[in-house]
Amino acid sequence: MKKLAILGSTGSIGTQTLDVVRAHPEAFEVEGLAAGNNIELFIQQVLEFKPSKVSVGSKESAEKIKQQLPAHIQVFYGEQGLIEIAAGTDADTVVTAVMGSMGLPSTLAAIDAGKTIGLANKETLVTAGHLVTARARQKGVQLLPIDSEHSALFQCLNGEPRERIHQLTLTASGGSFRDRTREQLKHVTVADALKHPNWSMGSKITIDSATMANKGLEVIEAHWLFDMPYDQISVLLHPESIIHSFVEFVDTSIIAQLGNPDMRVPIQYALTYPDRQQAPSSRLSLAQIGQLNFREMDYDRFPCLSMAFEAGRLGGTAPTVFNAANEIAVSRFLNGEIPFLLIEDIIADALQQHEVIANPELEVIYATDAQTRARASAFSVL
Ligand SMILES: NC(=O)C1=CN([C@@H]2O[C@H](COP(=O)(O)OP(=O)(O)OC[C@H]3O[C@@H](n4cnc5c(N)ncnc54)[C@H](OP(=O)(O)O)[C@@H]3O)[C@@H](O)[C@H]2O)C=CC1
Ligand SMILES: CC(=O)[C@@H](O)[C@H](O)COP(=O)(O)O
Ligand SMILES: [Mn+2]
Repeated sequence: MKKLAILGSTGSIGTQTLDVVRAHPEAFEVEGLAAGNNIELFIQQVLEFKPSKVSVGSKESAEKIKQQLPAHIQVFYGEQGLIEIAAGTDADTVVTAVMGSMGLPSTLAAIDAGKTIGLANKETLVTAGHLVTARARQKGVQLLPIDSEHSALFQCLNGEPRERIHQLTLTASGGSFRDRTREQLKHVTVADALKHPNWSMGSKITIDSATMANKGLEVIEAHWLFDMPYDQISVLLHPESIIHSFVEFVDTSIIAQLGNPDMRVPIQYALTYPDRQQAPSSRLSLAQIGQLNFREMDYDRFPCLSMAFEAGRLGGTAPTVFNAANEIAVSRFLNGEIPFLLIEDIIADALQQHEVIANPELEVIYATDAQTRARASAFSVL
């Protein structure tokens, strides 16, 4: 029986993780759950999965749910609550499915407590990849990818040593605005941006897919997860999201991982690794799909991807800045404060003004994150 803690259980990844648990009641036990503000769904989850500890976003929400839960369930809240669920239960595996670099302290706490990490929260690895991976190595903790492309690469690599690898290629759907010109992008709405062609996901990552910042974050995520230099990581536009990513080896062989776009498959693989089990998902029929398409990536059309490569190559605090500026810009777009194309301007401005600090300690990461957020929040075209 595997014991789990899930950070962000009410979100897209969190609810699909619980679908996987439901499909295998004999294999998993839920020890801890953490969410933000969706109290109604959270209470249902707690009553169904019976964790011993839970956490919510605020003190008020904690008081509210205490009244509706059995007294033996311990209720926490806020950042400390998230850390308690990450590190203070009997779970052996922690699924990190909160959104954004706010997941960094709890991810580090889980690693320090020796938990295996099912890593969905890519922003933590972008913000502080050198610290997260170094601590995981030190503690002998595995970082098992949940992100579909990285799960694919992990499966294709299958433990092959670096010297046999020529290139990792991440596939990109192109997001909601794949076929629009930059001129057309000037007037797109939030509702349009939230219509991803293939995946149903949380709103922040759906906007990231539309700007291609998601693929940028994923390039940096791949750099840290697989210890690969940036010139051996590439991106290919693949509108169908059936090939989730592939590895080209030095002998020219390419191994790819395919499947319907269904996050329950990579989530389950991270939870059962190295085993494989029947998944609660439909089988892929290539005959039905008929054809798969590919296009060269257009870096002028998607400048967020170029900026992510640049930030990754610069290293140090540059990816922290890329991520923090993007988080604020996306949140401002979702709130209707700024037009879509200003997202990339906010990131460009943050990167341009930043003096990169090499090999930053955790406190420097937190300070850079906070400074960048302040600048990105104040950015205006007027
Ligand atoms: N969705 C997907 O298919 C994929 C997602 N990812 C990554 O996984 C992560 C999660 O994405 P996704 O599931 O789409 O995001 P969602 O927005 O759907 O979910 C975010 C979760 O975090 C919770 N949360 C928010 N604030 C807090 C807080 N202060 N304390 C505790 N929990 C909080 C939310 O709770 P509540 O709703 O209750 O407020 C919710 O459960 C992101 O890093 C994303 O990039 C990676 C690959 C695919
Ligand atoms: C499901 C998943 O892993 C997302 O990160 C997805 O990859 C988004 O798709 P695109 O960024 O390719 O549009
Ligand atoms: Mn992905």
